[in-house]
Amino acid sequence: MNSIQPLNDIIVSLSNHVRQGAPRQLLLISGDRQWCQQQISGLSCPTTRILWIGDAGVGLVPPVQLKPVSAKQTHQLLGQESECVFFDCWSGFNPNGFGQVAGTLIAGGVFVLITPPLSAWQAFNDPEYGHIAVEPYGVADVGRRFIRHLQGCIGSDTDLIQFTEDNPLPQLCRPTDPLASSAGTHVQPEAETSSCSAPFRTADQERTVKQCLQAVRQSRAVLVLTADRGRGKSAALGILAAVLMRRGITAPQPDIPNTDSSVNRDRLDIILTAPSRGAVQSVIAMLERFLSAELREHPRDLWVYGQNRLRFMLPDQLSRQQPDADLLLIDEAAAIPAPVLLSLLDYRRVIFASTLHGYEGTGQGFAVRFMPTLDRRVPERQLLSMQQPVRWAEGDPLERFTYQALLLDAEPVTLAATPAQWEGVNFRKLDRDDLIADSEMLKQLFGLLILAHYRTTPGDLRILLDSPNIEVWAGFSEEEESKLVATALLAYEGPINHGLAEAIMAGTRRPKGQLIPQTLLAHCHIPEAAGCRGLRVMRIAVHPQRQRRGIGTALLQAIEQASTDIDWLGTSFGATAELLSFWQPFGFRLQRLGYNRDKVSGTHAAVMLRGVSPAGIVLQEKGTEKASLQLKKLASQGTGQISSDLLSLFAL
Ligand SMILES: CC(=O)SCCNC(=O)CCNC(=O)[C@H](O)C(C)(C)COP(=O)(O)OP(=O)(O)OC[C@H]1O[C@@H](n2cnc3c(N)ncnc32)[C@H](O)[C@@H]1OP(=O)(O)O
Ligand SMILES: Nc1ncnc2c1ncn2[C@@H]1O[C@H](COP(=O)(O)OP(=O)(O)OP(=O)(O)O)[C@@H](O)[C@H]1O
Repeated sequence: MNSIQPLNDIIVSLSNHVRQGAPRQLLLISGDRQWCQQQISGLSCPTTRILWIGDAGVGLVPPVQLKPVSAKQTHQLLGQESECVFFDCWSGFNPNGFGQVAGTLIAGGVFVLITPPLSAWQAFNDPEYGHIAVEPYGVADVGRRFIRHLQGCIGSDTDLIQFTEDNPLPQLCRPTDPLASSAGTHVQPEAETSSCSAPFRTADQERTVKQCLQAVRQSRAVLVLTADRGRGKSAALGILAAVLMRRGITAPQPDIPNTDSSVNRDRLDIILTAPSRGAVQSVIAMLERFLSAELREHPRDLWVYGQNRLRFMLPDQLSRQQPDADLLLIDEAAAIPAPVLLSLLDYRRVIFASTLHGYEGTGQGFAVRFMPTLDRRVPERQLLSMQQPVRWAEGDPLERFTYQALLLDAEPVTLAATPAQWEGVNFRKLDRDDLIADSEMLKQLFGLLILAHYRTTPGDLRILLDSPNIEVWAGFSEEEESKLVATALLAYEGPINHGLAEAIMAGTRRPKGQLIPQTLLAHCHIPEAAGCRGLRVMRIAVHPQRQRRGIGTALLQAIEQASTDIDWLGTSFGATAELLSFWQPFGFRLQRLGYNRDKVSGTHAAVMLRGVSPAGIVLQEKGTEKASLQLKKLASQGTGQISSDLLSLFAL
């Protein structure tokens, strides 16, 4: 059987069908390895904007014209556009990579997911398992629940096109209109979505930039711009910056930036920040596009136009140095911790831009942790939002699938108005097979974790479901058993065999996982750490409507009581006064304080332990002694590397 031709037809027809407003299709090619390889080997790849995501040598061999990009490197593709993506699951299904690369596909494009036969996918030894299994577990111990979840998403998606040995590509491949007719989705004519003037992609984007231009003419302006992914919010910041660099901040602004090149006389300083330099690629691309040759790029992330300047800085550096600026643009604000964002409010003009449901960080956490304080401190702040996607149509089939597969829109359930007094909470360890079967509960739980930690990614969902050393605990409201009020993600760590422990102490090996035993062995030089077994609280979260009612503490108590086979309970987190006043009263003591500040949160990682068996108590005491020496040394050095305020918070 020769199926190469139909696939070729799809790719060829792309040039005709890639256009604004057309749906993006998800095409599933599933079959045994040889058959899958056959389908793609003869592709002619007529467009250059095709991405092959996979690892050569591990997965399938891509057509010669395509250079494979590993799913772990897809962050480098952020801001790029593609017309066709091949995602080779024979190389492994990396959830973060899937989410990132799906966002590059433009309207009318095809996302080709190549998998083993669906019925055999769970039995397939996914190369990702090697990253999920931590010492001493092997890949055979890794769960298959995430793949089961994907199978469920595929099975229930009526827009998805399946291509298998038994189910060849039928009408789809007609070169005349293969994509539009296949999905049963309406292809919008371009005019419907482009009722806006250049350089804007959508009317939404045009309106937003104009609103920002108007607001920043005032001497004080705080704006919050929210949107789902791919609504053109980063580009909007770039267009805004281009207009302002061309004309200055107080001059009346015209509608579009490229009609008048008069440069303002006063120097304008703009600072742009985001969790990483890669996250602002769209902003810089717009700046370069609209200021073109007259824009000069200097080393160290500085762009100059006339005498106006835009500088990129990472959040922690910015929050510490607070250099003068006329305007601060913060992109991907949800992936920056709330205290850092709040420290930037002293800038007189600030625009916070945030993705609502991203692959990293979350607008929901932003809404719960940052917005209430912002509302109190700056009641006059303006809220802007963008709905229209720039790269694809609303209701896009691939966007819907991505949301379901990666739980991008997971949110905790809304609870009844905060009760005046203690309401009972039942705590228990969850069976992860039950969890995957109850998608509502899984969404509540993952939503709570996303909301509680700014760095939760879809990759954490796979680890939560499948990692062999993980336990998931939950607290349910006694009144309504279906309502989740707290959760904790725990990892078993230790014991570590003698040979490995020696290698860790000597600094020659650094196995995956085992964070606390490795810290105690490698940094604190406590050999006894190898013989102990403990439970590290990787993450704990209490529903925002129920915090400060003793629920977090009660959850820790329940975990400790049920875990009779451990020597210690441990944790590692970015140290803040608030979190220390949660962990320390429960008996957790510092073992090691990280020297490096996190570039985004500005915090130092604190590893803490509470011994629960006699051996664990001895271990905790030894670690505390070492930590005490470390703190004394840091205090005497007085380098300011770690603030004395932080050092004074630790009870040893
Ligand atoms: C490894 C990690 O996961 S670290 C990250 C922890 N998780 C988060 O930061 C997510 C957001 N926060 C939360 O989910 C919760 O606030 C938790 C898990 C930190 C604490 O759970 P809660 O149920 O709110 O804590 P609980 O009511 O048991 O608090 C016990 C004591 O801790 C201290 N404490 C807890 N939260 C805070 C806070 N935000 N600020 C100051 N002290 C606090 C207080 O001393 C409190 O006693 P008090 O209320 O009588 O003064
Ligand atoms: N006005 C525009 N002109 C040209 N290209 C644009 C314009 N607006 C958006 N784009 C392009 O569309 C893509 C998506 O835009 P952008 O990155 O700004 O979206 P976003 O809402 O910030 O999404 P994400 O959250 O995925 O970063 C980018 O490749 C960007 O360069």
